[in-house]
Amino acid sequence: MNMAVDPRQTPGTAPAALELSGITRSFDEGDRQLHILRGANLRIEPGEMVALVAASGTGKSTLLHIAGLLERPDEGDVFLGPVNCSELSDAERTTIRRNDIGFVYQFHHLLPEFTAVENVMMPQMIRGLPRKEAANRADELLKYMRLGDRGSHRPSELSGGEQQRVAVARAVANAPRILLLDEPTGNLDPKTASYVFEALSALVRASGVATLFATHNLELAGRMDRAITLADGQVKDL
Ligand SMILES: Nc1ncnc2c1ncn2[C@@H]1O[C@H](COP(=O)(O)OP(=O)(O)OP(=O)(O)O)[C@@H](O)[C@H]1O
Repeated sequence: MNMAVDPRQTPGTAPAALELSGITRSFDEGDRQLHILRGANLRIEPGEMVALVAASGTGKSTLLHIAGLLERPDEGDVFLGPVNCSELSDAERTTIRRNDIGFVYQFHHLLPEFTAVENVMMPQMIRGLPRKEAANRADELLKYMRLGDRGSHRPSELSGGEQQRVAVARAVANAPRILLLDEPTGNLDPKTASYVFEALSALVRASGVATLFATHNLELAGRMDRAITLADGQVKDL
């Protein structure tokens, strides 16, 4: 694979887990253009947990889609570690997305016909891990998410908070470099949201994965390392 290493990065300085540089993104709305991102920059270090708190429609999902290589920006670069993903083909980006990026959305998107353990095994098996190894890691991750006794349950047999904890375990199953969460607790009551967050942050701390967590929940944002917002198409500290 042609891993385009960025020549601009200073030798000797560790690369960020995720770096967005000069990201612009506009959408056509009728006969006018919506300039959602206007040269946004963001750097997240390995192990850092960053809250993204911004008003509806300011471009949080757009930013997460670009960071997660689901969309390309109009301009700007996305680095994951030392790799400039903007210079890669779609196939190479898909491989990185599968192996190095974990996603959790507001709705869990678990496969309904599979058990919790099987859902957590799935990304590992797609990556080529032997079944036994994938099962052992899935068990371990579910235990970590305090779901040790729920492994054989299907999503419909789990509560909303349990489903989201399985979704978190699945997202980190391949030990990604970055974890991207788009309102993962948005559908949960405050107490359940707090519990899911606690389990998630313990896992994040133990694994050292970098995390970008979009939320409207200021209490949760306050428990992360720092919070950022989007204003005028730019990333600003909150
Ligand atoms: N594919 C698209 N085509 C046209 N407009 C789009 C597209 N994607 C997003 N937009 C517009 O860009 C703006 C930002 O959308 P985005 O989903 O990123 O916002 P958000 O901050 O995540 O909002 P919310 O908190 O409500 O989920 C919105 O005005 C949206 O309508």
